[in-house]
Amino acid sequence: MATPLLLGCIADDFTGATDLANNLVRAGMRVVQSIGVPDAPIDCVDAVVVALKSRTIPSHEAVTRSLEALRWLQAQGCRQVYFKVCSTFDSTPQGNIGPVAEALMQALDAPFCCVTPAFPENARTVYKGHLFVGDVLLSDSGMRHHPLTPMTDANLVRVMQAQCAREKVGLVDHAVVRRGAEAVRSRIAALQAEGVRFGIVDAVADDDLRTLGRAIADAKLVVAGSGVAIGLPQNHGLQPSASAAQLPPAQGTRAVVSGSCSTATNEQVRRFVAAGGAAFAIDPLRLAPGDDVVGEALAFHLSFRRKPESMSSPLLVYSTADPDAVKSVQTRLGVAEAGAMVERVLAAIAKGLVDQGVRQLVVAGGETSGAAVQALGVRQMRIGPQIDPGVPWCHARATACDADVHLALKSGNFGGPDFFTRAFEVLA
Ligand SMILES: Nc1ncnc2c1ncn2[C@@H]1O[C@H](COP(=O)(O)OP(=O)(O)O)[C@@H](O)[C@H]1O
Ligand SMILES: O=C(O)[C@@H](O)C(=O)COP(=O)(O)O
Repeated sequence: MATPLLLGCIADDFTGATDLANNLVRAGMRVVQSIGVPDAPIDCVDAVVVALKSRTIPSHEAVTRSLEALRWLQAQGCRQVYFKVCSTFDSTPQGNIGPVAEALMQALDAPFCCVTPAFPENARTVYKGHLFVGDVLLSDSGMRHHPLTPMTDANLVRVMQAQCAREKVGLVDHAVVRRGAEAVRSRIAALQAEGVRFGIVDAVADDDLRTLGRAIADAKLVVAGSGVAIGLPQNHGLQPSASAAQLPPAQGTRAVVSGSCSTATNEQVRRFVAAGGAAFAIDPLRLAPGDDVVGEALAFHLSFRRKPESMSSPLLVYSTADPDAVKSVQTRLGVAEAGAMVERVLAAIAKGLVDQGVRQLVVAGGETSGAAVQALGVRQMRIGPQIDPGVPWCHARATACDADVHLALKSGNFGGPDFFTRAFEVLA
Protein backbone atom coordinates (compact mmCIF):
# COMPACT_ATOMS: atom_id res chain seq x y z
CA MET A 1 0.00 0.00 0.00
CA ALA A 2 1.12 3.61 -0.64
CA THR A 3 2.00 5.78 2.38
CA PRO A 4 -1.17 6.38 4.45
CA LEU A 5 -2.90 9.62 3.54
CA LEU A 6 -2.92 12.36 6.15
CA LEU A 7 -6.13 13.78 4.70
CA GLY A 8 -8.79 12.32 2.43
CA CYS A 9 -11.03 14.85 0.69
CA ILE A 10 -14.34 14.51 -1.10
CA ALA A 11 -15.41 17.61 -3.05
CA ASP A 12 -18.97 18.07 -4.30
CA ASP A 13 -17.86 19.81 -7.49
CA PHE A 14 -14.74 20.18 -9.60
CA THR A 15 -13.94 23.86 -9.13
CA GLY A 16 -14.41 23.31 -5.40
CA ALA A 17 -11.93 20.45 -5.58
CA THR A 18 -9.20 22.59 -7.18
CA ASP A 19 -9.99 25.37 -4.70
CA LEU A 20 -9.41 22.96 -1.80
CA ALA A 21 -6.34 21.37 -3.38
CA ASN A 22 -4.92 24.86 -3.96
CA ASN A 23 -5.23 25.82 -0.29
CA LEU A 24 -3.75 22.52 0.88
CA VAL A 25 -0.81 22.86 -1.51
CA ARG A 26 -0.14 26.41 -0.42
CA ALA A 27 -0.16 25.26 3.21
CA GLY A 28 2.50 22.65 2.42
CA MET A 29 0.74 19.39 1.53
CA ARG A 30 1.53 17.28 -1.53
CA VAL A 31 -1.87 16.86 -3.17
CA VAL A 32 -3.35 15.06 -6.15
CA GLN A 33 -6.84 15.87 -7.38
CA SER A 34 -8.62 12.88 -8.83
CA ILE A 35 -11.63 13.19 -11.10
CA GLY A 36 -13.94 10.63 -9.54
CA VAL A 37 -12.67 7.75 -7.40
CA PRO A 38 -9.11 6.74 -8.40
CA ASP A 39 -8.66 3.22 -9.73
CA ALA A 40 -5.24 2.67 -8.10
CA PRO A 41 -3.35 3.86 -5.02
CA ILE A 42 -1.54 7.20 -5.40
CA ASP A 43 1.96 7.33 -3.97
CA CYS A 44 3.97 10.19 -2.44
CA VAL A 45 1.08 12.47 -1.52
CA ASP A 46 -0.23 13.79 1.78
CA ALA A 47 -3.78 14.31 0.57
CA VAL A 48 -6.01 13.20 -2.27
CA VAL A 49 -9.01 15.31 -3.30
CA VAL A 50 -11.66 13.15 -4.96
CA ALA A 51 -13.71 15.48 -7.15
CA LEU A 52 -17.34 14.47 -7.57
CA LYS A 53 -20.10 16.22 -9.46
CA SER A 54 -22.60 15.63 -6.69
CA ARG A 55 -23.81 19.08 -5.64
CA THR A 56 -27.07 19.07 -7.58
CA ILE A 57 -27.75 15.40 -8.35
CA PRO A 58 -30.47 13.54 -6.38
CA SER A 59 -29.46 13.17 -2.72
CA HIS A 60 -29.39 9.38 -2.66
CA GLU A 61 -26.96 9.36 -5.60
CA ALA A 62 -24.76 11.98 -3.93
CA VAL A 63 -24.66 9.80 -0.81
CA THR A 64 -23.78 6.66 -2.79
CA ARG A 65 -20.96 8.37 -4.70
CA SER A 66 -19.57 10.05 -1.58
CA LEU A 67 -19.53 6.74 0.29
CA GLU A 68 -17.67 5.11 -2.63
CA ALA A 69 -15.07 7.87 -2.40
CA LEU A 70 -14.89 7.39 1.37
CA ARG A 71 -14.25 3.65 1.02
CA TRP A 72 -11.34 4.32 -1.34
CA LEU A 73 -9.89 6.96 0.99
CA GLN A 74 -10.22 4.62 3.96
CA ALA A 75 -8.43 1.89 2.01
CA GLN A 76 -5.52 4.37 1.65
CA GLY A 77 -5.36 4.61 5.45
CA CYS A 78 -6.52 8.22 5.63
CA ARG A 79 -6.82 9.62 9.14
CA GLN A 80 -9.20 12.50 8.56
CA VAL A 81 -11.92 13.14 5.99
CA TYR A 82 -12.73 16.59 4.57
CA PHE A 83 -16.07 16.97 2.79
CA LYS A 84 -15.58 20.12 0.69
CA VAL A 85 -18.74 22.12 0.08
CA CYS A 86 -19.21 25.52 -1.48
CA SER A 87 -18.15 28.69 0.36
CA THR A 88 -21.67 29.96 -0.36
CA PHE A 89 -23.13 26.68 0.97
CA ASP A 90 -24.73 25.97 -2.43
CA SER A 91 -27.43 23.36 -1.97
CA THR A 92 -31.13 22.79 -2.46
CA PRO A 93 -33.68 22.32 0.36
CA GLN A 94 -33.15 18.54 -0.08
CA GLY A 95 -29.37 18.74 0.21
CA ASN A 96 -26.91 17.55 -0.66
CA ILE A 97 -24.76 18.87 2.18
CA GLY A 98 -26.89 17.46 5.03
CA PRO A 99 -27.55 13.98 3.61
CA VAL A 100 -23.93 13.43 2.55
CA ALA A 101 -22.56 14.78 5.87
CA GLU A 102 -24.88 12.49 7.85
CA ALA A 103 -23.90 9.47 5.76
CA LEU A 104 -20.16 10.18 6.13
CA MET A 105 -20.58 10.75 9.87
CA GLN A 106 -22.33 7.42 10.26
CA ALA A 107 -19.84 5.52 8.08
CA LEU A 108 -16.90 6.99 10.00
CA ASP A 109 -18.61 6.60 13.37
CA ALA A 110 -17.69 10.24 14.03
CA PRO A 111 -19.15 11.58 17.29
CA PHE A 112 -19.22 15.23 16.12
CA CYS A 113 -18.50 17.25 13.02
CA CYS A 114 -17.64 20.92 12.60
CA VAL A 115 -19.16 22.66 9.58
CA THR A 116 -18.04 26.01 8.16
CA PRO A 117 -17.93 27.46 4.63
CA ALA A 118 -15.86 30.44 5.86
CA PHE A 119 -13.10 31.54 3.46
CA PRO A 120 -12.12 35.07 4.58
CA GLU A 121 -9.53 35.46 1.79
CA ASN A 122 -12.49 35.34 -0.61
CA ALA A 123 -14.76 37.41 1.66
CA ARG A 124 -16.87 34.53 2.94
CA THR A 125 -17.26 34.91 6.70
CA VAL A 126 -19.57 33.30 9.24
CA TYR A 127 -20.78 35.23 12.26
CA LYS A 128 -23.47 34.04 14.72
CA GLY A 129 -24.08 31.23 12.27
CA HIS A 130 -24.90 33.65 9.44
CA LEU A 131 -22.94 33.54 6.19
CA PHE A 132 -21.75 36.84 4.71
CA VAL A 133 -20.53 37.28 1.14
CA GLY A 134 -18.47 40.43 1.25
CA ASP A 135 -20.50 42.95 3.22
CA VAL A 136 -23.91 41.38 2.71
CA LEU A 137 -25.76 38.34 3.97
CA LEU A 138 -25.72 35.34 1.64
CA SER A 139 -29.45 35.85 1.04
CA ASP A 140 -28.83 39.42 -0.18
CA SER A 141 -25.91 38.42 -2.43
CA GLY A 142 -26.04 37.40 -6.10
CA MET A 143 -26.39 33.81 -4.87
CA ARG A 144 -30.13 34.35 -4.43
CA HIS A 145 -30.36 34.20 -8.24
CA HIS A 146 -28.18 31.10 -8.80
CA PRO A 147 -29.60 29.03 -11.70
CA LEU A 148 -29.49 25.70 -9.83
CA THR A 149 -29.01 26.42 -6.12
CA PRO A 150 -30.55 29.80 -5.23
CA MET A 151 -29.56 30.60 -1.63
CA THR A 152 -32.24 32.61 0.15
CA ASP A 153 -31.40 31.98 3.83
CA ALA A 154 -28.11 33.08 5.42
CA ASN A 155 -28.73 31.27 8.73
CA LEU A 156 -26.59 28.16 8.30
CA VAL A 157 -27.84 26.42 11.43
CA ARG A 158 -31.33 26.59 9.94
CA VAL A 159 -30.20 25.65 6.41
CA MET A 160 -28.15 22.66 7.62
CA GLN A 161 -30.84 21.50 10.07
CA ALA A 162 -33.46 21.52 7.30
CA GLN A 163 -31.26 19.13 5.30
CA CYS A 164 -30.55 16.70 8.16
CA ALA A 165 -32.83 13.72 8.70
CA ARG A 166 -31.27 12.48 11.96
CA GLU A 167 -28.79 14.83 13.58
CA LYS A 168 -29.20 18.08 15.48
CA VAL A 169 -27.23 21.17 14.42
CA GLY A 170 -25.80 23.74 16.86
CA LEU A 171 -23.45 26.73 16.82
CA VAL A 172 -19.84 27.27 17.89
CA ASP A 173 -19.96 31.03 17.95
CA HIS A 174 -17.21 33.58 17.50
CA ALA A 175 -16.91 34.40 21.20
CA VAL A 176 -15.78 30.79 21.69
CA VAL A 177 -13.51 30.62 18.64
CA ARG A 178 -11.77 33.84 19.74
CA ARG A 179 -10.80 32.15 23.02
CA GLY A 180 -8.80 29.46 21.22
CA ALA A 181 -8.71 25.76 20.36
CA GLU A 182 -9.30 24.54 23.91
CA ALA A 183 -12.47 26.66 24.18
CA VAL A 184 -13.70 25.24 20.85
CA ARG A 185 -13.11 21.69 22.12
CA SER A 186 -15.05 22.47 25.33
CA ARG A 187 -17.94 23.90 23.32
CA ILE A 188 -17.97 20.78 21.12
CA ALA A 189 -18.14 18.60 24.24
CA ALA A 190 -21.02 20.70 25.62
CA LEU A 191 -22.97 20.46 22.35
CA GLN A 192 -22.40 16.70 22.22
CA ALA A 193 -23.73 16.40 25.78
CA GLU A 194 -26.93 18.07 24.52
CA GLY A 195 -27.20 15.52 21.69
CA VAL A 196 -26.00 17.93 19.00
CA ARG A 197 -23.64 16.38 16.42
CA PHE A 198 -23.06 19.12 13.85
CA GLY A 199 -21.66 22.51 14.85
CA ILE A 200 -21.68 25.47 12.48
CA VAL A 201 -18.45 27.28 13.36
CA ASP A 202 -18.11 31.06 13.14
CA ALA A 203 -14.93 32.33 11.45
CA VAL A 204 -14.28 35.89 10.29
CA ALA A 205 -10.50 35.75 9.79
CA ASP A 206 -7.78 33.25 8.89
CA ASP A 207 -6.71 33.07 12.54
CA ASP A 208 -10.16 31.69 13.41
CA LEU A 209 -9.65 28.94 10.82
CA ARG A 210 -6.20 28.13 12.23
CA THR A 211 -7.77 27.90 15.71
CA LEU A 212 -10.40 25.56 14.33
CA GLY A 213 -7.72 23.50 12.56
CA ARG A 214 -5.94 22.94 15.89
CA ALA A 215 -9.21 22.16 17.68
CA ILE A 216 -10.17 19.43 15.20
CA ALA A 217 -6.73 17.86 14.79
CA ASP A 218 -8.13 14.49 15.87
CA ALA A 219 -11.60 14.80 14.31
CA LYS A 220 -12.59 12.09 11.86
CA LEU A 221 -14.69 14.40 9.69
CA VAL A 222 -14.94 18.08 8.82
CA VAL A 223 -17.45 19.67 6.42
CA ALA A 224 -16.17 22.96 5.03
CA GLY A 225 -15.38 25.31 2.19
CA SER A 226 -11.70 25.41 1.30
CA GLY A 227 -10.86 27.85 4.12
CA VAL A 228 -10.34 25.25 6.86
CA ALA A 229 -7.60 23.71 4.70
CA ILE A 230 -5.20 26.46 5.75
CA GLY A 231 -5.36 25.19 9.34
CA LEU A 232 -4.87 21.43 8.85
CA PRO A 233 -1.35 20.88 7.44
CA GLN A 234 0.07 22.61 10.55
CA ASN A 235 -1.21 19.64 12.62
CA HIS A 236 1.32 17.44 10.79
CA GLY A 237 4.22 19.86 11.15
CA LEU A 238 3.96 20.91 7.47
CA GLN A 239 5.00 24.40 6.41
CA PRO A 240 3.93 26.47 3.39
CA SER A 241 5.99 25.54 0.33
CA ALA A 242 6.53 27.27 -3.02
CA SER A 243 7.89 24.24 -4.88
CA ALA A 244 4.50 22.50 -4.83
CA ALA A 245 3.30 24.98 -7.46
CA GLN A 246 5.61 24.06 -10.38
CA LEU A 247 4.00 22.86 -13.60
CA PRO A 248 5.45 22.04 -17.05
CA PRO A 249 5.75 25.04 -19.41
CA ALA A 250 2.54 26.09 -21.12
CA GLN A 251 2.05 25.42 -24.83
CA GLY A 252 -0.63 25.77 -27.50
CA THR A 253 -3.37 28.35 -27.86
CA ARG A 254 -5.69 29.84 -25.22
CA ALA A 255 -9.42 29.72 -24.64
CA VAL A 256 -12.09 30.36 -22.02
CA VAL A 257 -15.36 28.42 -21.81
CA SER A 258 -17.89 29.96 -19.45
CA GLY A 259 -21.23 28.54 -18.30
CA SER A 260 -21.29 30.34 -14.97
CA CYS A 261 -24.04 32.92 -14.50
CA SER A 262 -22.70 34.19 -11.18
CA THR A 263 -22.18 37.89 -10.53
CA ALA A 264 -18.37 37.76 -10.78
CA THR A 265 -18.41 35.79 -14.04
CA ASN A 266 -20.93 38.17 -15.61
CA GLU A 267 -18.53 41.02 -14.91
CA GLN A 268 -15.52 39.04 -16.21
CA VAL A 269 -17.34 38.31 -19.48
CA ARG A 270 -18.47 41.92 -19.78
CA ARG A 271 -14.89 43.20 -19.31
CA PHE A 272 -13.43 40.72 -21.78
CA VAL A 273 -15.95 41.58 -24.50
CA ALA A 274 -15.74 45.34 -23.80
CA ALA A 275 -11.95 45.18 -24.21
CA GLY A 276 -12.43 43.75 -27.73
CA GLY A 277 -11.73 40.10 -26.90
CA ALA A 278 -12.94 37.53 -29.46
CA ALA A 279 -16.11 35.95 -28.10
CA PHE A 280 -18.79 33.51 -29.22
CA ALA A 281 -22.10 33.74 -27.31
CA ILE A 282 -24.34 30.69 -26.92
CA ASP A 283 -28.10 31.18 -26.96
CA PRO A 284 -29.59 28.26 -24.96
CA LEU A 285 -32.88 28.59 -26.80
CA ARG A 286 -31.13 27.47 -30.01
CA LEU A 287 -30.01 24.23 -28.34
CA ALA A 288 -33.45 22.68 -27.79
CA PRO A 289 -34.37 22.44 -31.50
CA GLY A 290 -30.97 20.82 -32.14
CA ASP A 291 -29.07 23.62 -33.95
CA ASP A 292 -25.37 22.72 -34.44
CA VAL A 293 -24.06 25.32 -32.03
CA VAL A 294 -20.99 23.22 -31.21
CA GLY A 295 -20.03 23.16 -34.89
CA GLU A 296 -20.56 26.92 -35.20
CA ALA A 297 -18.42 27.69 -32.15
CA LEU A 298 -15.59 25.47 -33.38
CA ALA A 299 -15.73 26.97 -36.88
CA PHE A 300 -15.57 30.43 -35.28
CA HIS A 301 -12.47 29.33 -33.37
CA LEU A 302 -10.75 27.97 -36.47
CA SER A 303 -11.35 31.15 -38.45
CA PHE A 304 -10.11 33.21 -35.48
CA ARG A 305 -6.86 31.22 -35.34
CA ARG A 306 -6.24 31.81 -39.06
CA LYS A 307 -5.37 35.41 -38.22
CA PRO A 308 -1.64 35.39 -37.33
CA GLU A 309 -2.06 38.07 -34.64
CA SER A 310 -4.58 35.85 -32.81
CA MET A 311 -2.12 33.12 -31.83
CA SER A 312 -1.57 34.36 -28.28
CA SER A 313 -5.07 35.82 -27.74
CA PRO A 314 -7.67 33.84 -25.84
CA LEU A 315 -11.05 33.10 -27.40
CA LEU A 316 -14.11 33.15 -25.15
CA VAL A 317 -17.14 30.90 -25.65
CA TYR A 318 -19.91 31.70 -23.18
CA SER A 319 -23.52 31.11 -22.19
CA THR A 320 -23.10 33.42 -19.19
CA ALA A 321 -26.19 35.60 -18.78
CA ASP A 322 -27.82 37.86 -16.22
CA PRO A 323 -30.55 36.60 -13.83
CA ASP A 324 -33.48 37.82 -15.98
CA ALA A 325 -32.14 36.12 -19.10
CA VAL A 326 -31.49 32.89 -17.17
CA LYS A 327 -35.00 32.95 -15.73
CA SER A 328 -36.56 33.41 -19.13
CA VAL A 329 -34.56 30.44 -20.54
CA GLN A 330 -35.52 28.30 -17.55
CA THR A 331 -39.21 29.16 -17.97
CA ARG A 332 -39.04 27.96 -21.58
CA LEU A 333 -36.79 24.89 -21.13
CA GLY A 334 -37.04 23.92 -17.45
CA VAL A 335 -34.36 24.53 -14.82
CA ALA A 336 -32.59 21.15 -14.85
CA GLU A 337 -33.06 20.67 -18.61
CA ALA A 338 -31.59 24.08 -19.45
CA GLY A 339 -28.62 23.47 -17.12
CA ALA A 340 -27.88 20.01 -18.49
CA MET A 341 -28.26 21.09 -22.13
CA VAL A 342 -25.91 24.06 -21.78
CA GLU A 343 -23.38 21.96 -19.85
CA ARG A 344 -23.40 19.28 -22.55
CA VAL A 345 -22.79 21.80 -25.32
CA LEU A 346 -20.05 23.71 -23.49
CA ALA A 347 -18.32 20.41 -22.62
CA ALA A 348 -18.37 19.35 -26.27
CA ILE A 349 -16.95 22.76 -27.25
CA ALA A 350 -14.19 22.47 -24.63
CA LYS A 351 -13.19 19.09 -26.06
CA GLY A 352 -13.40 20.41 -29.63
CA LEU A 353 -11.17 23.37 -28.74
CA VAL A 354 -8.49 21.07 -27.31
CA ASP A 355 -8.77 18.88 -30.43
CA GLN A 356 -8.09 22.08 -32.42
CA GLY A 357 -4.91 22.88 -30.48
CA VAL A 358 -5.98 24.80 -27.37
CA ARG A 359 -3.66 23.78 -24.53
CA GLN A 360 -4.44 26.54 -22.01
CA LEU A 361 -8.09 26.41 -21.05
CA VAL A 362 -10.04 28.34 -18.43
CA VAL A 363 -13.47 26.92 -17.59
CA ALA A 364 -15.81 29.13 -15.56
CA GLY A 365 -18.48 27.50 -13.42
CA GLY A 366 -18.50 24.47 -11.15
CA GLU A 367 -21.07 22.35 -12.98
CA THR A 368 -19.67 23.53 -16.30
CA SER A 369 -16.15 22.52 -15.23
CA GLY A 370 -17.41 19.11 -14.16
CA ALA A 371 -18.95 18.50 -17.56
CA ALA A 372 -15.89 19.85 -19.44
CA VAL A 373 -13.33 17.85 -17.47
CA GLN A 374 -15.35 14.67 -17.98
CA ALA A 375 -15.60 15.33 -21.74
CA LEU A 376 -11.83 15.88 -21.89
CA GLY A 377 -11.29 12.51 -20.20
CA VAL A 378 -9.19 13.98 -17.39
CA ARG A 379 -8.50 11.54 -14.54
CA GLN A 380 -6.00 13.43 -12.36
CA MET A 381 -4.83 17.02 -12.01
CA ARG A 382 -1.59 18.47 -10.69
CA ILE A 383 -2.05 21.75 -8.86
CA GLY A 384 0.08 24.71 -9.94
CA PRO A 385 0.34 28.44 -9.28
CA GLN A 386 -2.63 30.40 -7.95
CA ILE A 387 -4.25 32.95 -10.28
CA ASP A 388 -6.63 34.44 -7.70
CA PRO A 389 -7.65 33.07 -4.29
CA GLY A 390 -9.33 29.71 -4.82
CA VAL A 391 -8.29 29.30 -8.46
CA PRO A 392 -4.97 27.65 -9.42
CA TRP A 393 -3.66 26.57 -12.78
CA CYS A 394 -3.59 22.79 -13.04
CA HIS A 395 -1.94 20.36 -15.44
CA ALA A 396 -3.65 17.25 -16.71
CA ARG A 397 -3.74 14.58 -19.39
CA ALA A 398 -6.87 14.97 -21.49
CA THR A 399 -7.20 11.31 -22.51
CA ALA A 400 -10.16 11.97 -24.82
CA CYS A 401 -7.97 14.32 -26.90
CA ASP A 402 -4.63 12.53 -26.38
CA ALA A 403 -3.13 15.83 -25.18
CA ASP A 404 -1.64 17.45 -22.08
CA VAL A 405 -3.42 20.64 -21.08
CA HIS A 406 -3.20 23.44 -18.56
CA LEU A 407 -6.61 23.93 -16.98
CA ALA A 408 -8.00 26.57 -14.65
CA LEU A 409 -11.41 25.68 -13.21
CA LYS A 410 -12.88 28.94 -11.96
CA SER A 411 -15.66 28.94 -9.39
CA GLY A 412 -18.51 31.20 -10.43
CA ASN A 413 -17.94 33.94 -7.93
CA PHE A 414 -14.15 33.79 -7.73
CA GLY A 415 -11.58 35.85 -9.57
CA GLY A 416 -11.02 39.54 -10.29
CA PRO A 417 -12.82 41.36 -13.14
CA ASP A 418 -9.88 40.87 -15.56
CA PHE A 419 -9.54 37.16 -14.77
CA PHE A 420 -9.98 35.98 -18.38
CA THR A 421 -6.88 37.81 -19.56
CA ARG A 422 -4.77 37.83 -16.39
CA ALA A 423 -5.02 34.05 -15.93
CA PHE A 424 -2.87 33.55 -19.04
CA GLU A 425 -0.31 36.11 -17.89
CA VAL A 426 0.19 34.10 -14.68
CA LEU A 427 0.93 30.99 -16.76
CA ALA A 428 3.27 32.78 -19.14
N1 LIG B 1 -27.86 31.28 -20.28
C1 LIG B 1 -28.18 30.29 -19.43
N2 LIG B 1 -29.46 30.01 -19.13
C2 LIG B 1 -29.80 29.03 -18.28
N3 LIG B 1 -28.91 28.23 -17.67
C3 LIG B 1 -27.60 28.44 -17.93
C4 LIG B 1 -27.19 29.48 -18.84
N4 LIG B 1 -25.85 29.46 -18.89
C5 LIG B 1 -25.44 28.48 -18.10
N5 LIG B 1 -26.48 27.86 -17.51
C6 LIG B 1 -26.42 26.76 -16.54
O1 LIG B 1 -26.27 27.34 -15.23
C7 LIG B 1 -25.49 26.47 -14.42
C8 LIG B 1 -24.33 27.29 -13.85
O2 LIG B 1 -23.71 26.55 -12.87
P1 LIG B 1 -22.14 26.47 -12.72
O3 LIG B 1 -21.48 26.02 -13.96
O4 LIG B 1 -21.90 25.63 -11.49
O5 LIG B 1 -21.72 27.96 -12.45
P2 LIG B 1 -21.35 28.66 -11.04
O6 LIG B 1 -19.98 28.21 -10.70
O7 LIG B 1 -21.46 30.12 -11.32
O8 LIG B 1 -22.33 28.16 -10.02
C9 LIG B 1 -25.02 25.33 -15.29
O9 LIG B 1 -25.86 24.20 -15.12
C10 LIG B 1 -25.18 25.91 -16.70
O10 LIG B 1 -25.36 24.94 -17.70
O1 LIG C 1 -16.04 27.16 -2.12
C1 LIG C 1 -16.27 27.76 -3.16
O2 LIG C 1 -16.91 28.82 -3.25
C2 LIG C 1 -15.82 27.13 -4.46
O3 LIG C 1 -14.77 26.25 -4.27
C3 LIG C 1 -16.96 26.40 -5.06
O4 LIG C 1 -17.25 25.28 -4.71
C4 LIG C 1 -17.75 27.22 -5.98
O5 LIG C 1 -18.68 26.49 -6.74
P1 LIG C 1 -19.14 27.09 -8.13
O6 LIG C 1 -19.49 28.54 -7.91
O7 LIG C 1 -20.32 26.28 -8.58
O8 LIG C 1 -17.99 26.98 -9.08
